Amino acid sequence: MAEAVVTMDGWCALHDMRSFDWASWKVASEEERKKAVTELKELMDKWQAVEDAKNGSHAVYKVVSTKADLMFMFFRPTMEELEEIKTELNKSTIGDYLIPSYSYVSIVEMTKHNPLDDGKDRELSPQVEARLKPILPKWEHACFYPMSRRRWRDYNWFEISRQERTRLLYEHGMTGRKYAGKVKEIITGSIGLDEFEWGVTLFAHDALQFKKIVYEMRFDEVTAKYAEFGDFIIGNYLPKEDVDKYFAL
Ligand code: VOV
Repeated sequence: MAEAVVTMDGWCALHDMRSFDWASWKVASEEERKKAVTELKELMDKWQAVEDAKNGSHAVYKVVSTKADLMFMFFRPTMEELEEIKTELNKSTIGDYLIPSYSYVSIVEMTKHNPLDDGKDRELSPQVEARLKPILPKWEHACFYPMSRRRWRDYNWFEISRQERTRLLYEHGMTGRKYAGKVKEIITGSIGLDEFEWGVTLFAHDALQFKKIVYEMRFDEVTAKYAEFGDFIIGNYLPKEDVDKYFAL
């Protein structure tokens, strides 16, 4: 039997994709629309106050495809807080127009396995802690997708040795490091929480870099042999200052 991975776990994450009911929005009164936008901006202020106190993080992205219109990302210490944020958004006036289209629940994860595999496990340090409780970079573009490792007869990730997994992830990390400053990644684990095994959240200043990194990684042994992917969602950053413009008719 292969040795199980031991993880260090951080904030809980909710990726909440919503389609916007533009048809209803267009026939809503100006007063109603004003109220809805004001309330959303107030919620964004509230989320920002939590982030400023380093008790969580959030970001809102405008989705490019028609899979959704908006992608809300919330990171919080507990699942209770995530559920409360979702319900508060639903109860707000804008919530009447936000139709759930997809969502993903996961927890920020790092393995204890040292990539150098020198026998010493990674310990909880301020650097590790910062990665487990990430403040989302408000970069121009975000890309989210879930993925799993294969459990095929000849390519079963959960059957190979710890040394082999470490070797493969080390190689993966080396490819990732080439994109330092261009792509920032947050890996969240979702085994037992959602349909796939990990959520991959990437940020970039130039969306082309998502294509470049994912393409290059397809040739890494760990991806070529063991990766399965879900749907990709690409978004453009929506800061609070641009909320009025986004909802204006
Ligand atoms: C900026 C790019 C970047 C960098 C630097 C990077 C580095 C690393 C390191 C060092 C480690 C090991 C973590 C640990 O805790 O030991 C990981 C882990 C992981 N990654 Fe990654 N990844 C990147 C980027 C990156 C991308 C683009 C993808 C998706 C494409 C692909 O083809 O997979 C990905 C996936 C993952 C996954 C699913 C895991 C968990 C794997 C598991 O099976 O456990 N990742 N990743």
